[in-house]
Amino acid sequence: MNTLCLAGGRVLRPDCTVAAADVVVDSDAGRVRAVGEGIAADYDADETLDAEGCLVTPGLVNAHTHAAMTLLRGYADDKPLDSWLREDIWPAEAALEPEDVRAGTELGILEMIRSGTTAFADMYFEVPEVVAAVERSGVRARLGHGVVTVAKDDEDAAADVEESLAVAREFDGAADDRVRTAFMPHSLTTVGEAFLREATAEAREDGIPLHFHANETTDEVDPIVEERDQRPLAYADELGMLTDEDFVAHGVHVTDDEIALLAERGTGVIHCPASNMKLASGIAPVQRMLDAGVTVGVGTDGAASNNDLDLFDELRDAAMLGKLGAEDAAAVPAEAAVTAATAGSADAVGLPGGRIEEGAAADFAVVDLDAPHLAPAHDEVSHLAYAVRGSDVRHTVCDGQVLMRDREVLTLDEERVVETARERAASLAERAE
Ligand SMILES: N[C@@H](CCSC[C@H]1O[C@@H](n2cnc3c(=O)[nH]cnc32)[C@H](O)[C@@H]1O)C(=O)O
Ligand SMILES: [Zn+2]
Repeated sequence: MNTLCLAGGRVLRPDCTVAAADVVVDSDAGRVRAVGEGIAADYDADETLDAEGCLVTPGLVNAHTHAAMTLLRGYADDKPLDSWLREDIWPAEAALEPEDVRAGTELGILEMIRSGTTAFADMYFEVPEVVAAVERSGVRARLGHGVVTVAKDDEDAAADVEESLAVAREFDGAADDRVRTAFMPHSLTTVGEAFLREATAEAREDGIPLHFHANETTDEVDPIVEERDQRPLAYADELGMLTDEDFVAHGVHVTDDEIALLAERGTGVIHCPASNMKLASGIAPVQRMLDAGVTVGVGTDGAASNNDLDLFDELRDAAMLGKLGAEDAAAVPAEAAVTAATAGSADAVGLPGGRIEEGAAADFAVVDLDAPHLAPAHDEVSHLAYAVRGSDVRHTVCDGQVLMRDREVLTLDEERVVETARERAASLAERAE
């Protein structure tokens, strides 16, 4: 058995307390063997990560993103969702080639590893390329092909649906089980009813979960209510799209009845505060969802609407915006934001991780507290929510493997990844003109 030890740090435990402890990992199994003060000496570790002066946290889980959209970072800003997608993003994405998705996803994963994210849920195109990037880089992910059927003829629409189901079947369990999949209809307004109904039934037969955008803007909610005299999530429920395996991105404009429905069905909601602010989509009622027992995760959404993939930034935004929305400074407190970005996200998307305890997945971010903006440290959970930045992460571990040691990423050639992404982004912008 190969043993990895994270030695000499302070560790965030699942109950949100912090205590001095070493973490001993079975790196072959990718599991935590033991957590305890001074236990490193009891194990003859093959590899040790110095965590002195650091806070060891579960690897963060970015529960909703479009990783390859790093190529479109800063490509189109300052517009609402509908015109941003239709006028800028979709035309650019129409020119995407598989190599672009590979390059953009690698850049996104590099950014995530550097900022302590060890798992993500992704909706995009060219899924085999995304799988390859996840496999090579060592992170975990729930992946899928986003389906849009509006403005397509029936044949193209059916092919898009079929591709999403096919890649979900083919790649589930890939990369040593670090890759899981889902069927990913883009949203309730961009995919037609018959397609949603039939494809959801097919996905269920194979035990494939669903991941889709829901209740993001009023522009998206109002037409559904007008046409069907039904709230979007009631409509989704009627189509069989809400189970405890499924998760929806955003959930900004949700009524109390819809929140109760999400809680009853066990469907996760992925809060994307920066994207919601930037596209002026609205403020999700995060505290109300938590109070109702909804599993809430945190996501950055794509880099074109954020504009980075730093989940520490995002969890601070979640805490801040949650208070503003509730008009209550006690809403979405530090513990709730930190839990949402770790255990909440992992549970919502159905990936292991999010907790440091015996037997848990060995996914960690080791945060260096030796920085002016982190002094003093009265309360480390407060720091995680309000003061830590992605660039404070010193080591990143996923599935028992060290992905970044002393700020050096070991699984990806950083310079090459950045350079390739720059080149592909420049040629994509030209092709999209
Ligand atoms: N096969 C589909 C692609 C869907 S991938 C998922 C899509 O979600 C888009 N997207 C990114 N951020 C958001 C958001 O906040 N709301 C809705 N869609 C988004 C993204 O640009 C991408 O086009 C097609 O033929 O168009
Ligand atoms: Zn999205």
